[in-house]
Amino acid sequence: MAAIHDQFDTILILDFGSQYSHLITRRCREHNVYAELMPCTTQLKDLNFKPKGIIMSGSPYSVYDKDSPHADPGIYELGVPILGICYGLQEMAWQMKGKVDKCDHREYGFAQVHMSKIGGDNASVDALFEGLGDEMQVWMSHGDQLSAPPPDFRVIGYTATAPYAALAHNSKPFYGIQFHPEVTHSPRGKEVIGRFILNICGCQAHWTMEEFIGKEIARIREICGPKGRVIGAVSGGVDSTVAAKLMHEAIGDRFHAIMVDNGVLRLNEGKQVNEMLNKDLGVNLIVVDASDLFLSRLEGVEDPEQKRKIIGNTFINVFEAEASKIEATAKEEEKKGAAAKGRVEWLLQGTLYPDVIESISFKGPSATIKTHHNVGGLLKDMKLKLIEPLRELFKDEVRALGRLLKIPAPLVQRHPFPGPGLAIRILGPVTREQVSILQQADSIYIEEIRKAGLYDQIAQAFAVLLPVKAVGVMGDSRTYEQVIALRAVQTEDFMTADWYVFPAEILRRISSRITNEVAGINRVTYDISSKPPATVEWL
Ligand SMILES: Nc1ncnc2c1ncn2[C@@H]1O[C@H](COP(=O)(O)OP(=O)(O)OP(=O)(O)O)[C@@H](O)[C@H]1O
Ligand SMILES: O=c1[nH]c(=O)c2[nH+]cn([C@@H]3O[C@H](COP(=O)(O)O)[C@@H](O)[C@H]3O)c2[nH]1
Ligand SMILES: NC(=O)CC[C@H](N)C(=O)O
Ligand SMILES: [Mg+2]
Repeated sequence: MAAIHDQFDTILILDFGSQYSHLITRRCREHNVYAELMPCTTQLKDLNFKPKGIIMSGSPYSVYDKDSPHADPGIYELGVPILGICYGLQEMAWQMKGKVDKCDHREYGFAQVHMSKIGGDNASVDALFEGLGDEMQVWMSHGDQLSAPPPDFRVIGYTATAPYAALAHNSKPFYGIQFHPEVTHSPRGKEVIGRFILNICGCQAHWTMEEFIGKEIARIREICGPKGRVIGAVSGGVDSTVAAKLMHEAIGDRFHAIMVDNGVLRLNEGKQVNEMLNKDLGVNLIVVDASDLFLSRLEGVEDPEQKRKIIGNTFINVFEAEASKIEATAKEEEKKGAAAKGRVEWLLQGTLYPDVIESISFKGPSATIKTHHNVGGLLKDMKLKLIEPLRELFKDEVRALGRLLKIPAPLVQRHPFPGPGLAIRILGPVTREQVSILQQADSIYIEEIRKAGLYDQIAQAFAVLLPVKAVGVMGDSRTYEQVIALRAVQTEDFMTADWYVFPAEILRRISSRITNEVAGINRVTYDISSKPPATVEWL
């Protein structure tokens, strides 16, 4: 079976734990070159492909510390170009007998790199900086630096405080830079990465979603064989819809999509998703109404983690039952003389690259802030094998893929909606009444955002129902009712987020519609917390 590395030139990024490691991957992909992040402790013997080039990331460690991470020295014998960034440079220098020490002045922020010209003023700058002029602004974040370069390296860039800000080997394609080209604060950094992967490594810029679709469809067909069937949980969210459409293109009706109505979906969501997938996209979708089961298990539960756990587990139960039903129906049909159908062998998951990145850290998992409900839990009990066509993609790549698969724009641009749904937006116990109040308020909020043409400027917007009551006055009478909080955020990757600044007029209209139209609400507030210290969802 053709692996992704056989189909696309691949840059291997060794992650030494920098908070910017994934950005290096992104910058490569923006040049249409496939790049993959792996832990810095990856041993060459365990690598099942040969990269066209290697980039070593930054790191919170210092190379000279006793327990600092180091790359397999075999990489220097692979015969491919290597670029070290910050710690990556220090690591390369350290492994090749240069000297790295704590610097007198740690450098954090902007710096000006001067590109050295070897052989006088008329000589050209190094290939890594070709066409970038004599100097450029970059962003630095380091407390160590080289005090002596390793033998056989020349200086190709320096700053006022770092005499060895950029190095190149005299005869091999090894490079190191002290600054961070992957962050947007280095305005020409993306070009530096481009010089390395395109000119120095000679990668072909083939990584486009157009290329990916054809290759991935062929790969799915090969994996599933002529008869194998696949089931998949589909929510109407971007990831699962794109994955479902791709499966449908690959194997048609042998793919069965299942949407679970867990009783905490948004207003009319089950109906809408059903129509969209069945009618608009031609995908074979079953909507299973399990709302009674979910709501009965959630009864009286206030604890956020408890809610997530109950919903995650119940998803699994419902899903397993549906998988058996599909098999049983096929058996019945066969008894009546229908052609034998293949087994349901595969489970489709909409895993994205950020989920994969989070789980590859060599430092072990970070603190659990909240347990995102996880369909991956299915694995333990089910004999189904996993199929994850989006595993290598970032969200914006998934959206581009969706557009190419002719999934309607409003669906591709849809804000994410968490699996545990409104249960984590109702701050107290979940009841049908509370769900109904929140559904109405949320629907008005989103409708007004769309009317104002702001939906696509906001990464995620939703309403939250608070378990407190406040006093109000309506029609000269006293009211004592619940409070709705509105949330809207802008973010690149949902790891950090900022609250969205609405025009006051829009907030006024939303507030007035919610208090007028939703019985049980007499007050609306707007959440002005960023992440961190808050999170996007309230629970
Ligand atoms: N109501 C549901 N019915 C069936 N599967 C669901 C449901 N809600 C979530 N899932 C499954 O859980 C997975 C993870 O949910 P998640 O919200 O992260 O992704 P998504 O809904 O596909 O996309 P988005 O992030 O845009 O909402 C989905 O891809 C889907 O497989
Ligand atoms: O599928 C999901 N299952 C979950 O349990 C879950 N919890 C949070 N989210 C979504 O993740 C993003 C970041 O949210 P937080 O800042 O609240 O962690 C936001 O987009 C949230 O909506 C979830 N998605
Ligand atoms: N950003 C980095 O890679 C920093 C590397 C090393 N920890 C230093 O302080 O110099
Ligand atoms: Mg979702």
